[in-house]
Order: sequence, then C-alpha cells, then structure tokens
Amino acid sequence: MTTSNPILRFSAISLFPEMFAAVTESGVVGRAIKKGKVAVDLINPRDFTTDRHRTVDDRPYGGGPGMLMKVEPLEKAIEFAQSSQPDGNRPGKVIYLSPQGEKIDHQMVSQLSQEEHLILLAGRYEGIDERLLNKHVDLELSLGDFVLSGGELAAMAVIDSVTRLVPEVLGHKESAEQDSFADGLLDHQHYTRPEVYDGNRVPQVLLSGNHQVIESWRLQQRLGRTWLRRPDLLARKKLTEQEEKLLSMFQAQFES
Ligand SMILES: CN(C)c1cccc(CNc2ccc(C(N)=O)cn2)c1
Repeated sequence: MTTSNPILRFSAISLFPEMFAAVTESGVVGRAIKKGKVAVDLINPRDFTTDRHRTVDDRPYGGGPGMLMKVEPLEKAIEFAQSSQPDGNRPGKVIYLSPQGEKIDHQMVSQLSQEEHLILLAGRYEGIDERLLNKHVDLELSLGDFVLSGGELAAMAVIDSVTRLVPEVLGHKESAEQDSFADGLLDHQHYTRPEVYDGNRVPQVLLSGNHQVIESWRLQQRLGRTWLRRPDLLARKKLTEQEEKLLSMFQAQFES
C-alpha cells in the first residue's frame, strides 16, 4: 500500500547532499522510499547563500584552527525544512549530529521512529554557532566518541536505524522486533551451510529441529555473550528466573 503522505519524513541539511544516495538509493530505506512510506528531502545551505562566492563557512571568533558553518545560510535551510511541513502536523524535531551529543542507542532510535518529521543537521568544519544551536536544535546526538569529517554518515545511520523500526517498513522476513538490543541483549551466533566448514561443525542443537531447545540455547548464548562482552548492558536488564538459570549455567561452564 503506497500512502500519499509518508509515515516518517527526514529532512537532511547538508553541504554534501549527494552522500545521502548511499541510503536513499539502496536497501531498506531505498525500498521504503519507493513504497512511499518514508521520504528523505535533501537541503543544501549553499542554496541559501546570497554572496557571489556562495560562502557557507565563516571564521571563529576568538581565533583558532578551522572554520564554522556560516549562520545565515544554515538558519535559512533550517527554516525551509520546518516550513516544508504539511499543515496540522507536529513541527519537525531538529537533530544536530555531533561528537558533543547524547550517545545514540536503541531506546533513542525507537523513540525517534515515533516522530513524523526529523530534521537532521549534518555539520561540517568545527561545527555551528552556539546561539544558532540554542535557538533551533532540539536534540544533539552522537554515534560514539570519535570525530568524522562531517555529520552526514551519522545522519545516515539515524535514517537507516530509525527507518528499520517504522512499523510495516520491514517485511516479516527482516522483522526488527527480533533485533538484538531490542530487548537489551547482544545477538546469538549464526550458522549457515555447509554443515562442516574449515573442520568445524554447526552446534548439534541447531540441527536437532527441536525449536524449544534451540530457542533456549539461543537465549543462553545471548545472555552469556552479553555477560562476557557488555556487562554494562546486562547490569541494566531485569532477568527472569529462567534467564538467571540459563546465565548461571553458561557462567559455570565458562569458569569450569
Ligand atoms: C567539533 N567537531 C569536530 C564537530 C562538531 C560538530 C559536527 C562535526 C561533524 N563530525 C561529526 C559529527 C558527528 C559525529 C558523531 N560521533 O556522531 C562525529 N563527527 C564535527
């Protein structure tokens, strides 16, 4: 069913809009756009410049290395994104991707998937004027503690991860509910043909056809791997009685 107005609209504000082809022309997002369920508008601040050289960067007060994004073209791009909003809809949420932002996790992605319009501000240079940030930005988000040459890759990560969670965007085959992290645990191991690869067999339990045993083995592996690799995630999760039991059996085997 293709809806005339999409469930979720992204407006990406970027000096390098062509980068977004990486998500708009392939994969889950590409298909969701084709089906009219998601829309991605590309807005380039350079189109809002008024000088002959179409200047989009400006020098920082107080000196120092690097440049900042020029205020005027950026503000006009943000206002254009906000105006391109069908009447009656909630105003778009302006998200600024930066290393100084709140770390993104599944909870945040899930909340964002409930929105109607997300305006993603992909910064370049050393960032943007703090007064512009305070006036227009609703949420400053970060992929992690590292610096990219621009916010575009982070914005595309938001577009992809959020789109996957929009109801009925994924078919039943790729369902996102089963995503690890959705329930706060890492994923279990995966195996496919051949049955013996490089001298190693697929764990027998997975060949048994006993779905109850398979499901509990997978849950045990998810608990065990989270305990080993991400104890911080495990600490946040309330385990059921059965999960406690599976994990302690895993720990006993591990420590034996
Ligand atoms: C101060 N500074 C270098 C800077 C400030 C703002 C934006 C940018 C654009 N680059 C980004 C953006 C996001 C991330 C992330 N971790 O999500 C990493 N890099 C850089």
